[in-house]
Amino acid sequence: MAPSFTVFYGAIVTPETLTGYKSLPQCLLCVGSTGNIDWVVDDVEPNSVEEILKQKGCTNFELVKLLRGQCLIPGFIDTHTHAPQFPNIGSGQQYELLDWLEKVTFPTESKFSDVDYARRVYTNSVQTTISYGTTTCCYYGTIHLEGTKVLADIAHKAGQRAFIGKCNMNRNSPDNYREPTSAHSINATEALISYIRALPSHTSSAEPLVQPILTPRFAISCTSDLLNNLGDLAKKDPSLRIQTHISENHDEIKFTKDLFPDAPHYAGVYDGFGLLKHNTILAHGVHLEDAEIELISERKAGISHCPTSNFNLTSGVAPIGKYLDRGIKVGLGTDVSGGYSPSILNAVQAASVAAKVIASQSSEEAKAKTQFTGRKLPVATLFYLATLGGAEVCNLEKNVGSLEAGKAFDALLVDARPEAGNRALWNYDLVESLDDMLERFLFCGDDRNISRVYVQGSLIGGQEVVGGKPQH
Ligand SMILES: O=c1[nH]c(=O)c2nc[nH]c2[nH]1
Ligand SMILES: [Zn+2]
Repeated sequence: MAPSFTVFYGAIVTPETLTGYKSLPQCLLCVGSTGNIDWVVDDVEPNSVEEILKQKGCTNFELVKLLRGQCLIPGFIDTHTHAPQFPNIGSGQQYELLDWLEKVTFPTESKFSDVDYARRVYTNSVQTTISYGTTTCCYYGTIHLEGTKVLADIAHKAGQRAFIGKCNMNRNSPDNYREPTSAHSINATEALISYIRALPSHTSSAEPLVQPILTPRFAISCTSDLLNNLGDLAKKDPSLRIQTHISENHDEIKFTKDLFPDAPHYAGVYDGFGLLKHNTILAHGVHLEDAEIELISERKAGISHCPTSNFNLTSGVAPIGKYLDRGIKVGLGTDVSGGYSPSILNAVQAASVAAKVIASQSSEEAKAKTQFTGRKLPVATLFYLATLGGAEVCNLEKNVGSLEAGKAFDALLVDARPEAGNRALWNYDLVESLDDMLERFLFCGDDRNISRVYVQGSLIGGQEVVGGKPQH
């Protein structure tokens, strides 16, 4: 008989707040048949494991004992990436945003009218994000309905938790990569929503693993009529999340203001069409004005911080500390291929550097008055942004983002031992504490250190997994 429970025994590190996480060296964590975490018991001596399992009435189980140098952490949440841009990773870095879109990105995305090409690329994009430990991913597709359905199918089959959006774009891109009318764009969007919602559910939760998301590319790509219609869709179905770009680059901001002269600012464009809400994910937010920050905070929208992309496209450095002090939800985004890495670990490292750049330019006097503004981001905060912060941005914090009873088991088995093959972590044996291990993993780890990737209790990837099964 197949086991009804999977019980993990070993070290667990899980975020609690923006400034604190729990590191539990000897923990028992039980995952039930629904893929949710049934219970967690801390401080369990090896000789008490059996007794606790008996007390819990746990008989038919598989026990996974973690080794020294391994730990469980929540899966990473990528709040912003572009699945069709994976073929461009690492190229076109000489451009800034608007030229990069015209010369590199739109030509590549236009190829996704070919469904076979879409299938080839998207299979790779999804496998890649999973291999880097991304358990929840907010994907942009292209303008193409059929290709974007394929992206949803692939994420669904892989068992990843994902938001899939078909780009809405009916102006300011080439003829072969623009939707002819706003009606065409809305019809295709509604068709994608119905298609994704008809996929068989992996879970009994009200939040299926794969969900549609409204995706106006950015204000520049959409006429007022299209944004208005998207606002109507969002109003009709308030559970629909929205993802878009905001305030990434100075030329983009100026162009947006020229196109929408009556809006008070960039955020005001989205707000005016009912698209700035508690479930809106705003990528970048590098150059937001104070009035926009206040509005975003009031609307409870979230920011996807994409520091690798912000450096790579010379967009600037987003003042994330300021947003955190205003109580704005913040998660991390890889923003492939503005960002050149599909790994949230890379986004963690770039977020740390971005905050250090800002800190190096802030006076001690200014820093003394704030918790985050103008300061470096501590390890606990970086860990939070990669996990629970991302869950908040996706409005999934009740389901994922930390390892707690009642939440889905979306988790990574991290392996920091030399056997994992990453020489940057070679001296693990000299590391004394789980805290050290977490910091070194966040800064020096890579996909070789991600042994197993679980979503909703199912093993969907990781170094140890070949053909869906762990290899020993
Ligand atoms: O980094 C970015 N990547 C994109 O594809 C894009 N489109 C609009 N604005 C964008 N920014
Ligand atoms: Zn983007």
